Amino acid sequence: MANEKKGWDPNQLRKYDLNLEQIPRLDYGDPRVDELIAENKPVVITGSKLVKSAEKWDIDYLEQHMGNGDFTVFLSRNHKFKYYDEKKMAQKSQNGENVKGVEFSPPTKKIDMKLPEFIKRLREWKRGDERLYLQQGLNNTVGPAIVHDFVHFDWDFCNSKQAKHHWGPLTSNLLLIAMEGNVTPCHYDEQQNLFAQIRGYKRCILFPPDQFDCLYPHPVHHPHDRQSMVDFDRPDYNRFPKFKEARGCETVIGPGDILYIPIYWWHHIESLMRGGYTVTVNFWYKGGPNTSITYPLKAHQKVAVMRNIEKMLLEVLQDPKEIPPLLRAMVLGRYT
Ligand SMILES: O=C(O)C(=O)C[C@H](CCCc1ccccc1)C(=O)O
Ligand SMILES: [Zn+2]
Repeated sequence: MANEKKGWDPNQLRKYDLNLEQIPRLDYGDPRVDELIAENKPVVITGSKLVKSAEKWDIDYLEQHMGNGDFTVFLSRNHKFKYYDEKKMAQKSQNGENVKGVEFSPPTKKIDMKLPEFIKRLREWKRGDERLYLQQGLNNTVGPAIVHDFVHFDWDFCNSKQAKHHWGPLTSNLLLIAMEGNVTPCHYDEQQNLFAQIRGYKRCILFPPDQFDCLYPHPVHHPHDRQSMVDFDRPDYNRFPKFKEARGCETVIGPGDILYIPIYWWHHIESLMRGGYTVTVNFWYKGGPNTSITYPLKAHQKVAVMRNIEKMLLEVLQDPKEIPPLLRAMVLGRYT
């Protein structure tokens, strides 16, 4: 009985060497929802109508109503779609030539694709083919019916969360259409996120910001800034020994579920294997105004401090290679 109700089976989850608690699932009317959001803790909010107007967004409907604009689609030769910042790819030194040693080969290809072509390739996909992941900001160029559905999201619900928890402005809604089995590897964003699942099931693994030292983010100036260097499929415990100590939480969300992903919380997202394609819309909000700083600093504030130090060091040293020796000279034997 449980499986029929649940809509998925544990054998659809990828296996990782992690011990994970469950993220609480609470009805949208439960007062504990706002208690957890106020503490910047994740919670799955069930029963809301936030994206009810989009519950019919299957690929046939989207093909009909998504207009004929171009959509951003990522292609990957494996199941992972590790995000990279294009602006950080060509690290130019003062006189403009490529800074040596910062050779970076993007793990995915980004292309513009019409929706019918994306859907055709989704339908015809065979093992061994490149995987696709559509990731497109929703704007007024999508078809009128989609705009109509978008306008009929339950904006009171998310506006009230934004106001009650003093979040900044809504910056974007990302439409995500993933193939079954696609993975977005572990990373953090500097935005509050209401992650609204529309079709299919996604497994979300989250870690609090204080696990920074177990998840080994790339350097801030690296294109993979904010992404963990640890390959969850094959963790390299010699390079990343503290990954063994990582303590996270997880959930599987389905149609109508909203996962609150707190700002700076690490998250790994996978579309269940053999679960068909998934459709998600996220709601990214800027973090609220930094209220008066109180001590001791919170973990996410220390992450912001470390980011600022890395940015300042690159600014003054210019060559990224000079940063490690300077930090070692400063800390080893002195602060250890
Ligand atoms: O909503 C979120 O924050 C997610 O991570 C959702 C994730 C795709 C996000 C891709 C991405 C990652 C970093 C910067 C810009 C875009 C998924 O659902 O696969
Ligand atoms: Zn994210």
